[in-house]
Amino acid sequence: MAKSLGSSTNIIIRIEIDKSKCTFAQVAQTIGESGGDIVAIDVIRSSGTVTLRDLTVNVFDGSVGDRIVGRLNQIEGMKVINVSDQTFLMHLGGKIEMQPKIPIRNRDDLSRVYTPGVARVCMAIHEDPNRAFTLTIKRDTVAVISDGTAVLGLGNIGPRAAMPVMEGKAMLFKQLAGVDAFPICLDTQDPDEIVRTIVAIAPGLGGINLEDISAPRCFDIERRLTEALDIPVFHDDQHGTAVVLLAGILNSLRIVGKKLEDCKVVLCGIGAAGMACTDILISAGAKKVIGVDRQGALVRTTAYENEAWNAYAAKTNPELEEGALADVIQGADIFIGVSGPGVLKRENVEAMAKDPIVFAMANPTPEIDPDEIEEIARIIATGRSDYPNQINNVLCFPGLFRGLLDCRASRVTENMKLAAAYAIAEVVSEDELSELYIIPSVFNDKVVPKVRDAVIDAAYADGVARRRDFRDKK
Ligand SMILES: NC(=O)C1=CN([C@@H]2O[C@H](COP(=O)(O)OP(=O)(O)OC[C@H]3O[C@@H](n4cnc5c(N)ncnc54)[C@H](O)[C@@H]3O)[C@@H](O)[C@H]2O)C=CC1
Ligand SMILES: CC(=O)C(=O)O
Ligand SMILES: [Mg+2]
Repeated sequence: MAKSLGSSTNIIIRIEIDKSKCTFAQVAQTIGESGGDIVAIDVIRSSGTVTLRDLTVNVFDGSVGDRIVGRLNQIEGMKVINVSDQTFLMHLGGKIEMQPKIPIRNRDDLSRVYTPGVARVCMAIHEDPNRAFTLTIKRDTVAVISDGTAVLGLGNIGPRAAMPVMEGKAMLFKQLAGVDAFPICLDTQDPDEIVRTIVAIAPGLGGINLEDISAPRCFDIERRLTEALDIPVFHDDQHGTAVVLLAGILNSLRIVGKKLEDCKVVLCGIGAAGMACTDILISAGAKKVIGVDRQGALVRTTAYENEAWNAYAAKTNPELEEGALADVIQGADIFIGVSGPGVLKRENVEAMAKDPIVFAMANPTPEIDPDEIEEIARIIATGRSDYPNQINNVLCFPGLFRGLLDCRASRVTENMKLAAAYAIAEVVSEDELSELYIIPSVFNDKVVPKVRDAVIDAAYADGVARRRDFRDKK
């Protein structure tokens, strides 16, 4: 049976059983029949007549948990005392905190880290602003900034609801690349105000990672910030996604023995991620990309209200194919989804060319359930960690920013993105490459250093690195 594409999680159900009225076997059977898997049992207390147990139960979405609890409460002699969800428990009080690097043990320390000693350091930076990179957190710090308008595939859920994603990105920055990241959610959706606010907080930062800001506003916001600031600005949903996508496509093509320039690529969802994925594919040699959004394929013979779509249509769909996804996917070699759940049907994949490559990357629910097309698609990738081939921008942003910070780059260049994509693809060796392993895992410790080094080389080649070249000393 195909597994549900909700978000799998463990819940802990504390139950009290009156042993004279019901058995644990009844409880286990009820949980199994309701769609839960018991993965652990802890006996908290047991007396002659009553036992108190914590059951850790894996469920594929919250509704299964509700069903289990409802049915358990119907068993005579059984009482559900409490239910907790491990995912929610991991979020209690937020997921990150700020820690000093050195303790303040005495007056002497105090007078150095704070006033009066700190004043000399302030003046040193005042006289030479570049020293902010060595004497403040600027060297290792970025901000992950969202306005909450396009959070994963959940839409415009606002700045408070966006915060858990931004905290998650901050954790990944630190754990994978030693980059400190402030998660910042702005209570404005006005591009002018967003730009003004970010420019105003930039002095203490070494880079800006824009996240989950909807298209087409994100294009203008990123461009204006790049012009205004002397630190790199990177919209992760555009370029991080594009970099990892290209890495996955390059390795998939090695398996099916096709060349990108010969492939028909159909890309669904022409928003932030879709635009950038198309651009990087074209930079890497793709000649025939067709973009599809809600109203069908984008063609240059139509005038769109969205200016970004007019520019998009001008550089794609060379044969002016029109119609819905089902029409234009005929004979396609590659499908890329950065749209929403359920957009792709099994029959669409059946209509693709031999050895279909399907990247259904919408989060948290992809464009098609991979189980539905397991036997007909040659290669399947999603954005999720519970299927093989996770195409997620987390493979890019930690190493990319580590490289940008280490060479004090002033901006992100096109060459950096291509170099990062090739670096990620190369982590998978010829021996390892297979339909189920086209992209390295997030936990593969070769990814961050390879991406970092590739970005640094590109930064020096493009003349945007401001630190004296240190590469020979590595
Ligand atoms: N796996 C990964 O690393 C990443 C995945 N994504 C996913 O890609 C999706 C889009 O993200 P963004 O580009 O940031 O959002 P966005 O809001 O900028 O763009 C989404 C586009 O998809 C279109 N769309 C939505 N439903 C559609 C449908 N049923 N048919 C055709 N077009 C449809 C929208 O009209 C819009 O143009 C989200 O689900 C997001 O989670 C985004 C970034 C990274
Ligand atoms: C992965 C990511 O950034 C997104 O789905 O928006
Ligand atoms: Mg995102």
